[in-house]
Amino acid sequence: MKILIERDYDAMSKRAATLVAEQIRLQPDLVLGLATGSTPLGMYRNLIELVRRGDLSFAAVTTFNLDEYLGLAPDHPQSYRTFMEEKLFRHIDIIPVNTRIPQGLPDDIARHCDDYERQIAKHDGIDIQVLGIGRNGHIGFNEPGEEFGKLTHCVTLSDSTRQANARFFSPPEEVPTHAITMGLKSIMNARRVLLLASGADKSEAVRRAVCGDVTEDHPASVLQLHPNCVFVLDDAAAAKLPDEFRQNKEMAK
Ligand SMILES: N[C@@H]1[C@@H](O)[C@H](O)[C@@H](COP(=O)(O)O)O[C@@H]1O
Repeated sequence: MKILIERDYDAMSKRAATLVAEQIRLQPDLVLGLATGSTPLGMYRNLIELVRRGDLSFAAVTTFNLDEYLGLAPDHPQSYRTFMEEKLFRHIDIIPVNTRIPQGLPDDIARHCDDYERQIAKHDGIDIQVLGIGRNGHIGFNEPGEEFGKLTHCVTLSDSTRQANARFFSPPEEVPTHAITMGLKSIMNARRVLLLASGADKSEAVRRAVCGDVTEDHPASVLQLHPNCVFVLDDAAAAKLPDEFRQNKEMAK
């Protein structure tokens, strides 16, 4: 695991965008796993700016998003499809059909989950998976207690996750109760994982992910077992890491 610590959210976002952009330049047909939430927004803004300046192209990139709320149509204002269109896709030169997100209203949920994994496999897997982290250690929508061995599947959202996301819904009770998410195994199958975290309220989740026990009670802790995982943090999110993890250098674990 590699830990990169930047002074604040903007610097963290820029660093993460640089890592992704460098890889796309090396491998223009990169398969990129994407996340929603507020954390990656700064990285998306930086990527958009690179495209706008002609320094980066997504023309051959394929993306797979981690998750989608069940019960929301793609054009629902709070769907993750809408989020991704507004925050990234419509501002870059990606080919729309190359942007994949689980469906919120699939005919057959189990079949759709299997199809999603098949699509990923057809693209020879995900090269870089971008992740945020929930305060309870969730990644994607894999809540505490999720089995490490699962691929894309349907989940029940925890109360804390629903509350954290309630700010986007009006009335807040409209936060969906279920979602489709890539599983922890799907995430671990990615060749490289880039986890972004910012702010003091993520510092405990980050600490447990980096140096706590590897346990299904803290889903992000599974990343300790990933052979190529980078945490890009700001100072506040890194604040609870012991000194040996806070040196902005590669760490062998
Ligand atoms: N499904 C998303 C996660 O992918 C995201 O990592 C998490 C944290 O969001 P934020 O970055 O806004 O703190 O929120 C949601 O639950």
